[in-house]
Amino acid sequence: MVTQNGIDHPQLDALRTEKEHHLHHERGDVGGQYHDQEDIDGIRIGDEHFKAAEKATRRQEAAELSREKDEEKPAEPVLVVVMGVSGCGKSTLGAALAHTFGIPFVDADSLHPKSNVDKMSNGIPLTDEDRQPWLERVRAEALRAVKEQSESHSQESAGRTLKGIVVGCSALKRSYRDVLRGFNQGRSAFHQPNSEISGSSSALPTYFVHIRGSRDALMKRMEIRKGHFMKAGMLESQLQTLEPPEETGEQNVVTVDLEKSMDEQIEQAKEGLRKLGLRV
Ligand SMILES: Nc1ncnc2c1ncn2[C@@H]1O[C@H](COP(=O)(O)OP(=O)(O)O)[C@@H](O)[C@H]1O
Ligand SMILES: O=C(O)[C@H](O)[C@@H](O)[C@H](O)[C@H](O)COP(=O)(O)O
Repeated sequence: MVTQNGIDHPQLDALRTEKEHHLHHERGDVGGQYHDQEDIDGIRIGDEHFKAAEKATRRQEAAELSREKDEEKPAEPVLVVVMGVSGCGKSTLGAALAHTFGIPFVDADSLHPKSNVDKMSNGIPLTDEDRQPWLERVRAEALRAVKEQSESHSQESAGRTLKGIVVGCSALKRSYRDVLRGFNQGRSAFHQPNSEISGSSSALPTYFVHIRGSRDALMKRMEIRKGHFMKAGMLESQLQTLEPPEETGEQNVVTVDLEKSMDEQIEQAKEGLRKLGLRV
């Protein structure tokens, strides 16, 4: 093995061997003992191909070093929002993902003020004004839960691959998602959506897992579900309000198929989140 500054260089080793064979061959010396050290030194200094290989090896080493450093860094907490219209499976998949990641799950339904629940129970769709304080509360609750987690479970959470919280929330419009991302704080996000910001607030980076399916499949789900305040008749208004995040150019969005089994949905979500750089 060729070493440089005490470090093994398998790529260099292979290239030198290949180069030596080439020289031996040119000199009719194939298979014989190779003694001409000056030639080898000459190759090291002068051969562009060889220099490029050395550079590539050094780059590879630097990349490996930086990857190792990244892996040592404690993962920062994230907010994963499982979103979609009523009945798409947010509570089911959200709870399952949280369980898989070993982090808490909060169902945004439980954070609606009574007035919103009363409205929806009576078949009246919510307005932007109804939703704004609710969405702000969801974001605030996520921040509170993550802060509490980091203060009280620092040891317990140290070995987890993902830190943070999963929230199930319809998050139908882009402007609603911006509230969940922590954008536009202190002013109405609904009337001033910030189209230039498509990432996530650095305080708690936010990712969306959108459960997407056909109107028919959604209607079947809502009809099966018993005892929920949101009745199937509300699906139409939900679909009309929905701005699919896949169609708005937003970042940090993963799509999951509504008609897949829960295990398949978990895999789809994990694969998508991994592609976005999360360690799940
Ligand atoms: N992957 C799935 N496959 C089959 N049924 C599902 C799946 N996910 C959820 N469901 C069912 O669909 C209905 C709605 O799911 P739920 O999680 O309550 O949706 P949401 O929270 O979006 O309103 C429930 O009866 C639930 O058991
Ligand atoms: O923004 C809204 O109109 C509501 O949040 C709605 O989208 C949500 O779906 C209800 O809270 C019902 O709860 P389920 O989504 O669990 O049916």
